[in-house]
Amino acid sequence: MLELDQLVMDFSGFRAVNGCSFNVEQGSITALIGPNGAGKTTLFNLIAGALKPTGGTIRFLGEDVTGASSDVLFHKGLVRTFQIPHEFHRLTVLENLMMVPPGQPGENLFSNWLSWGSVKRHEAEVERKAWETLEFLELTHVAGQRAGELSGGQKKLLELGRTMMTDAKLVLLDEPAAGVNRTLLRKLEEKILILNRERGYTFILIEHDMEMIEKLCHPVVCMAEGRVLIQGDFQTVRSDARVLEAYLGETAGDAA
Ligand SMILES: Nc1ncnc2c1ncn2[C@@H]1O[C@H](COP(=O)(O)OP(=O)(O)OP(=O)(O)O)[C@@H](O)[C@H]1O
Repeated sequence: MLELDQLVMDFSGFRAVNGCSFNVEQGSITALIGPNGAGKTTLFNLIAGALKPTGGTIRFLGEDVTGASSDVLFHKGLVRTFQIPHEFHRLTVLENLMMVPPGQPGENLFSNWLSWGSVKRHEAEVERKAWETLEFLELTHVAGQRAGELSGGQKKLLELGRTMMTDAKLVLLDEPAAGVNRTLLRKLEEKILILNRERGYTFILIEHDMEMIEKLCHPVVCMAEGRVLIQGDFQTVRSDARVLEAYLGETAGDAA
């Protein structure tokens, strides 16, 4: 589904991503792990179109999308969750879902805006979909609450919900477990799994929570110093000496 080939990203002389290559299979949940400064966020920015790579290529669904903007990628079904924008904090949870840009991936953005009747139909469809999303995420009880008043975990669920409003194919999740209490974390994991298994979403997660990674992710890709160190199943990656060294700054023998 996604093919990264020798990606490079330089920031005024500093090479943050240094020849990264790996593939993401359709239907997988891939974890991107690595110590601080490994280049994970920069790689996400490249995949999501927020940065243009200095070198290398990105192919999505067989098409070369290297350097394509996040807007173009969004309409192809490649979506990254972002924190709810500050100015959306005063809007209700339902409104936050309904504010997701109109147009589904692959659709003509303006096809729904030809007549007043179609505008109303479109609005009704968006609202129906927003309620369906709230039900799926078990957030109907906070539909009328301001987004800024939600708990950290509820905000993460809402971010996932905003992604669901787009019928995304490949979703990039940036540290979904960060700041989420254990109970909501279980719910978030369960929803990600359902979206993956039953609705066909493919995910890439940057995550530090090893429990979540073990439960959800295959494969696990570990980066260090801008490169892919190793990829494979959770157990293989976790017990690899190079990974321990990268995280601990010492050899596996020293760490034991
Ligand atoms: N815009 C930028 N300008 C200059 N250097 C940058 C820029 N963005 C990232 N870097 C550098 O690139 C390296 C990789 O950063 P990146 O944020 O991608 O790492 P990360 O793996 O996501 O780390 P963390 O887990 O701490 O978030 C770091 O050394 C960082 O300082």
